[in-house]
Amino acid sequence: MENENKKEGFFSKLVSGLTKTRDNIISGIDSVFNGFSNIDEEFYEELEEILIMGDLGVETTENILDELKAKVKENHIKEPKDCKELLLESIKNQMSLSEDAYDFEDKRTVILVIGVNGVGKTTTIGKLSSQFKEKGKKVILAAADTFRAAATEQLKEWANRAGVDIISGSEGADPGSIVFDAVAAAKARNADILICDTAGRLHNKKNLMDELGKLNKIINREFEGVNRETFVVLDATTGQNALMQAKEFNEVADVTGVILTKMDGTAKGGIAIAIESELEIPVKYIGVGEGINDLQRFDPETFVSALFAES
Ligand SMILES: Nc1nc2c(ncn2[C@@H]2O[C@H](COP(=O)(O)OP(=O)(O)OP(=O)(O)O)[C@@H](O)[C@H]2O)c(=O)[nH]1
Repeated sequence: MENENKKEGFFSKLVSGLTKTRDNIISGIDSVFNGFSNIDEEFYEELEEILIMGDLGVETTENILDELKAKVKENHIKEPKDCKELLLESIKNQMSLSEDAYDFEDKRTVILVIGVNGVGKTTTIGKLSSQFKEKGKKVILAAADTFRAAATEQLKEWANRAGVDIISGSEGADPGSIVFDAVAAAKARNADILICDTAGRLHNKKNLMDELGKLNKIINREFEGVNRETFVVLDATTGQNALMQAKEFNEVADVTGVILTKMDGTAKGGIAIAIESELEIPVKYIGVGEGINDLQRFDPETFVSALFAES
């Protein structure tokens, strides 16, 4: 029962968080379905425009419509209302999360978190720590974003709130030495998950590569055999810009997952579909608010259902 309630609360939170995205995409789709009595080129063109405007991106939209057209033909469908389900199917099919996307949660893992300023990196690390802790994991944070003065203080507050340990240094300290200390602490305290906040930003790809290279080297040397993840945090409200950032980060780092923040209150939530489809990087979590519990696992099926849910 409690689980059911939790599940329901989780879904309604997602539905309400996606209100603007839904208004942006779904009301447009509905008006196309209501405005056309035949499936013709113009019908597809209108759909195309709505999906692109909904931040799904040109490539993803083309894939969706190609699949839809093929299914319409195959099933001899003539009326728009009979192909709406097929459209939802095609959208879902653009996203696929591998079965093992969350296996790392049950392994001894080091997570590097990268992302440009202000996307919600620190908040997300706080939320993740709290979730892992609730699942009974021992979590340690490494405050290796020593570049920005307040970053360590902010992360300490989140560590406090989540009730997890944090390893930090003074402002301007070498991030490598903090990660080194954090790995030693993780081993000594038998931690399950070590999350490293990094200053991994994009203004200079070479610098970013060098920085990540150094941290990776330390972790690989000091923490042999540990499972590794690199998450890019992106701000969903920036739409196509978030997609660009994901592409660029993916060029310089071995990105294993995307976390999309601020999905609540944005009309650009369709970007989650574009990231999965175009880059084939799994969106692993989405942020749906500023609170510690406002982070959800991203499930394409649930996402599309929430997007099309009656509210
Ligand atoms: N509405 C909403 N706000 C969020 C979410 N995630 C983060 N924020 C807010 O975004 C703002 C920036 O978050 P931070 O965590 O400070 O961002 P950051 O990327 O760590 O910033 P730097 O440390 O400057 O790089 C804060 O006001 C957060 O409360 C979310 O999922 N939804």
